[in-house]
Amino acid sequence: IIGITVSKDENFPAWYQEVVLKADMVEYYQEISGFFVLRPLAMHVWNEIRKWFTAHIEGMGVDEVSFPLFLSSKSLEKEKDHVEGFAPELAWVTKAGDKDLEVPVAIRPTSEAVMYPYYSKWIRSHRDLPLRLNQWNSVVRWEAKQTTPFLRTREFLWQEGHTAHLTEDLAGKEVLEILELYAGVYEQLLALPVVRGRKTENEKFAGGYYTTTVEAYVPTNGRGIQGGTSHCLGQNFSKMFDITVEDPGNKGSHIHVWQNSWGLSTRVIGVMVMVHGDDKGLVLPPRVAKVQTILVPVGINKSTTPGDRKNHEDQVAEIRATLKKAGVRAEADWREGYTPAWKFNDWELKGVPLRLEFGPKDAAKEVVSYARRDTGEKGTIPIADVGAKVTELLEIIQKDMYSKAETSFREHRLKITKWGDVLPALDDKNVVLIPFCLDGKCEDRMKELTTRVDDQPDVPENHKLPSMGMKSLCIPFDQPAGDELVPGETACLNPECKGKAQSWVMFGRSY
Ligand SMILES: O=C(C[C@H]1NCCC[C@H]1O)Cn1cnc2c(c1=O)CCCC2
Ligand SMILES: [Mg+2]
Repeated sequence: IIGITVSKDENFPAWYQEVVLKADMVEYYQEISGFFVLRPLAMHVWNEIRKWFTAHIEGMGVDEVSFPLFLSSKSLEKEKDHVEGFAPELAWVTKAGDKDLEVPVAIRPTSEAVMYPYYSKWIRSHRDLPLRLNQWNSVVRWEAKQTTPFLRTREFLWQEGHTAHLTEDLAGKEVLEILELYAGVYEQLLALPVVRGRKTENEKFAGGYYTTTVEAYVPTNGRGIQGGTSHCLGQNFSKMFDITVEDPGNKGSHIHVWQNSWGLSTRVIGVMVMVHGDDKGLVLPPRVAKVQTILVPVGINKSTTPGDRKNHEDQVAEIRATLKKAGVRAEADWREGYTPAWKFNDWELKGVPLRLEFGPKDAAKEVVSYARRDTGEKGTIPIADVGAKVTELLEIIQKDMYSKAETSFREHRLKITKWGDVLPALDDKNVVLIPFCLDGKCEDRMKELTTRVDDQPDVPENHKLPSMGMKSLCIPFDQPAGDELVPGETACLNPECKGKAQSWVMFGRSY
């Protein structure tokens, strides 16, 4: 059996790597480390997301564009103050053929510096606002850290939206609209719950004004993971790139436009694998599964007469046609030389949400047998109802997967009012909501205070608790109820901090 050889709880990183490889989602690019091949199963998920997101932003008046892959050091210079921290991640082209380039060019790690000189050229009057452009592309960031498929790769697919507005309010409104769409990608398509909030000063995009984020949760190790970001850039970039309009209310004077930028990447696929997968492999939410239902013929063997075999094939083909007509992505597995049991394992490994078995016994009862991938529940469906029942079953699976993940996240998001409870909570795979003063130095200190120093000498490698300290994940828009925190009065939870708490902030060990 080609199944998964390591259990998810035993060794999560090894489990994850095996699942994405054996489920045919991805291939390591042997030639250069840190790069991966995205195969049809993964691309189907990305394309479902792209279709859904595109339909929504088109409705908002966002246009699609395609800017060049390369940027010059000159335009990079303009945003040097916040890029210098990222400089080690830039990949440069220095030669063409056997000739050195006069001026080396960088491969885009993101496209602000590529796009904004043209924003400056195109945006003259307030009538040119709002300008709303998005591009689907790939970017390169030469990560120094260990890479892993989808979650941290040196090249990744994403969309990057870049918009310009006349006022802070107009920009701010869009920031939240886009963030809500990112939450929708997770909650509607990937069956994943997210917490919406704002990043602290430490965690926001340094070049921006403020960052909003959707944060997901990985139950297996209790870590938070950033799922998508929608930034208000304020006027920072319009000042760097001289993007102004004449003030409609005051002829002769100019306003620097207010900008947003927002991005969602193929990291979302990694989050989906980590949260939903199990020891048999992938578990795909039906909305994004390439194959939603697999029909496996059973009960046919060497003694089956050709007539019965033909009859059986026709019946399976008819069931499949009915499912296709009902809008279900259904396939039939006619591979010879493999037992039904082998086929069941293979499709479970690939995460197909629903399996249908059909053999002479089922035919005699005019039913088809089903098995859900998420719960393993089995049952039968009258052939006459197969179109409607399978559609309904797939919706139930989608909802159940979401609510299972939502319950798990909610139960592991603990409100903490005593500093001594923080580390035990983190070690018990929780993220925490704590009263926090919002000061960056205080946040740094809490990271240090929660970094495990002993490396647990007598604990086997894959059972060691993560040792990294907790980072702030976001300031949730939905602040927890309860009067334990009176902003400006309640003490910040950091025992060394003299400051007053401003809000509940979600902290956790994170990716
Ligand atoms: O990319 C962004 C901001 C923004 N870019 C567009 C999409 C949304 C959002 O990610 C932040 N950022 C992250 N990483 C890097 C850079 C960088 O600006 C620039 C240098 C290389 C690494
Ligand atoms: Mg980075």
